[in-house]
Amino acid sequence: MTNHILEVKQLIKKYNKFSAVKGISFNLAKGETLAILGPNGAGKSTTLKMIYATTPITSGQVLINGIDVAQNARRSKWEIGVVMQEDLLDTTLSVLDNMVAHAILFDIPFKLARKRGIELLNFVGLSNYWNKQVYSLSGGMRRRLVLARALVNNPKLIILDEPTTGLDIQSRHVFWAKLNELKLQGVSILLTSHYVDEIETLADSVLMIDHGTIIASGKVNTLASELGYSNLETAYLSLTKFDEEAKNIEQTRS
Ligand SMILES: Nc1ncnc2c1ncn2[C@@H]1O[C@H](COP(=O)(O)OP(=O)(O)OP(=O)(O)O)[C@@H](O)[C@H]1O
Repeated sequence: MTNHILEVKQLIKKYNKFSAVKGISFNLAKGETLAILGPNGAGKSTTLKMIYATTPITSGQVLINGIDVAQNARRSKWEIGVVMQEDLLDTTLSVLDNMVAHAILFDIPFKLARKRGIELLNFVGLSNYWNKQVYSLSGGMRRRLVLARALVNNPKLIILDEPTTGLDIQSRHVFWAKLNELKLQGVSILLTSHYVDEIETLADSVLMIDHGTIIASGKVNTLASELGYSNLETAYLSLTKFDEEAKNIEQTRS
């Protein structure tokens, strides 16, 4: 029995001749939170999409709780909850009906789906909105609804792609509080983020990627000092060669 909820081995993704992900390997221990940090186009979403089996793996292997995603995508999806960048909510349905519609994908009977839906809306602070149309929700509420929806199959691992991008600071804090509650319940979390403060708030470990490869990885609390930097943001900017990019921008302007 593995202690890892997620094992990623030599993962490669090619879009025709372009290599978006170039041999990434990492593990996520049960109950831990791992954040993937990287600039636009680094390959974060592509990596997640291979893990949650919405894009084919070119080569390499992903095991979720020991289940090979390429061999058994449907079975592996029962182990996970996914919060994608796009909401993919049905705006013609009520908040609760969005929950029920998702639960039915996991063969959860209608009555149980409603019960579980109401419990989860309560968990994310949306119990007063169960019969409202989705379009009436704020951006922060929609994100919390998507989180609640991702929990409907009681997943052991939640995967979130830039979960708080575009939210105001209050909504981000509310969202983080919910993720921290899930962590306390023992749920494992894999997320991507552009925000170092989000990673410092939520994650135990961080994987920095750029141009489809891992450029640094370690514990959030110690990685910067191990690499000789004062903090994570400075380390990240230096490792992604931000200084050179800044110089290029200055040269283009002058
Ligand atoms: N369907 C696709 N076909 C061709 N190229 C793609 C496709 N999807 C992504 N790419 C390319 O693969 C690279 C990695 O994209 P990806 O979306 O994984 O980056 P990302 O790190 O998630 O970026 P962002 O932070 O902007 O979301 C980019 O160069 C992107 O243009």
